[in-house]
Order: sequence, then structure tokens, then C-alpha cells
Amino acid sequence: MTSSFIVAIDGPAASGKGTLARRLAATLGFAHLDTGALYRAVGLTLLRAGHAPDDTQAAIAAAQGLDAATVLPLMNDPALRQDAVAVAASKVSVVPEVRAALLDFQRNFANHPPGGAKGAVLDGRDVGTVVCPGAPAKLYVTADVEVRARRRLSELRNTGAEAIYEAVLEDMKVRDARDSQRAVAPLKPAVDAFLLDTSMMDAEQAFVAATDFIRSRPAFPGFL
Ligand SMILES: Nc1ncnc2c1ncn2[C@@H]1O[C@H](COP(=O)(O)OP(=O)(O)OP(=O)(O)O)[C@@H](O)[C@H]1O
Ligand SMILES: Nc1ccn([C@@H]2O[C@H](COP(=O)(O)O)[C@@H](O)[C@H]2O)c(=O)n1
Repeated sequence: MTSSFIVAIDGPAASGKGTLARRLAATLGFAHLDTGALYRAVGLTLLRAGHAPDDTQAAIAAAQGLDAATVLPLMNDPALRQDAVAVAASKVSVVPEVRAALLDFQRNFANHPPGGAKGAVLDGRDVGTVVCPGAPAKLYVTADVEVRARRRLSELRNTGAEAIYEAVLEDMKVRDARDSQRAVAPLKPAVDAFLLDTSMMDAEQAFVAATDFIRSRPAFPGFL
């Protein structure tokens, strides 16, 4: 059976979309897919094979070689969260063939959520615009780049990594520019997305604003 209970969440790095998506999925009883992890899995596969992240042919081969059996163990690999892998993900994600290779997996997850879940929450950069343009609830989560850089900095430091604010901020600006200026599926809000700026909100306030929005959507009767 195809599910139509899809929540699409997009936004730039460290805007809080993953935190929000996980909590929404748990509250709604929906399955959750972090679509960025798929691009990171391609980037990590490439780096582990000794290729440069801008090696287009190797990136296409890595993306086309991923299937449910290979991608699921990678999704839980701590190496996926490394900064070098984020940069590699952002580089491979400009390649149209890489995006095409990951599209079916994402759409299949959204339309046939695993584990008998009634619906799915997907977060990424193009979920509301390309992957699930018909999703009945779309959110675009953002925050000022300085706020996002501070969040990422404390996240990195909490894992024991050495990180410098200026470097994190610069990396974030470069990644934002690459993600929003690429030709295929650039980062942008869907025209019908609810815009949620979390610059002045903590995660709890962002969750309340998001649930208020979803509750207002006629396609989600009685879920919240
Ligand atoms: N509203 C918020 N206020 C303050 N901190 C937050 C908020 N939402 C999330 N965070 C924290 O900011 C960091 C980044 O959040 P999160 O991983 O959810 O962002 P993201 O948009 O999914 O990032 P990415 O796309 O890079 O994976 C985490 O440490 C998280 O705990
Ligand atoms: N739908 C998506 C999701 C992610 N990307 C690219 O992957 C990079 C890493 O994503 P995170 O969410 O884990 O930070 C991101 O910078 C994008 O380049 C994408 O293109 N489409």
C-alpha cells in the first residue's frame, strides 16, 4: 500500500532539521529517513576507496553501487558524521547521475515506509521540491549562518573533535553556496513550505511550531 502521510523537511546544514525530523517521526509513529546520510554514504564510500570527492565517474559508480544492503550499515557508521565526509557529500551531490541513483530509494521509503509505519518523515535539501513534491506537509527549517556554525561547533566539540569557530563558519558558507547554487535540485524552500527560522528558538520551540503547522494540515487528521 502506498502511504500519503509524508512530512518533507528541508533546510541548510545545522538548521536543526534532523533533530526536528527525528522527534516528529517518533511522535507521529512514522519512519524517518535522513536523506543527507545517503549522500554522505556515497562520499564515505568514495573516500574509503581512495578517490577524490570531485571524481565524478567514481562518485557515479559509488552511488549506483549502493543498495539497501550496503547503505543501511553505512547509515550507522560514526565516520559518516566527519566534516570531511560532509564536504565529500556536498561535492558528490552536484552530480545529476548521483542524485538520480538515490532518488528511487528515497521515494520508495516515503511511499512504503518500513516497519509497518503509517507514514514517513524525510529531511534533506530537496525533499519538498524534488523527492516528494506532493507531500502534504512541507517545512523549510533555517537559521542564521552564525547561529548554525555555533551549533555545529558545540556538536563537534562534544564529540571531542578540535574545531575553530571561524573555520566551521567558513565551511558552512561554502557548503550553503554549493548546495543552493547547483544546477540540479538546489537547496530552496518549496513554494508551499512552512518557513521555520530557528535562529531564536531552541529545539523545543521549533518542535512546537512544527507540530502546530502539521496539525493545521487537513491531510494529517488526528495524528497529533
Ligand atoms: N532549535 C535548536 N536550537 C539550538 N540547537 C539546536 C536546535 N535544533 C538542533 N540543534 C542542535 O544543533 C545541532 C545541529 O542540529 P541537526 O543535526 O538537527 O541539524 P541538521 O539541519 O540536521 O544538520 P545537517 O544537515 O548538517 O545534518 C545539533 O547539535 C542539535 O542538537
Ligand atoms: N536531500 C539532500 C540531502 C543532502 N544533500 C547533500 O548532502 C550533504 C550532507 O547532508 P547533511 O544533511 O547530512 O548535512 C549536503 O551538504 C548536501 O550537499 C543533498 O544534496 N540533498
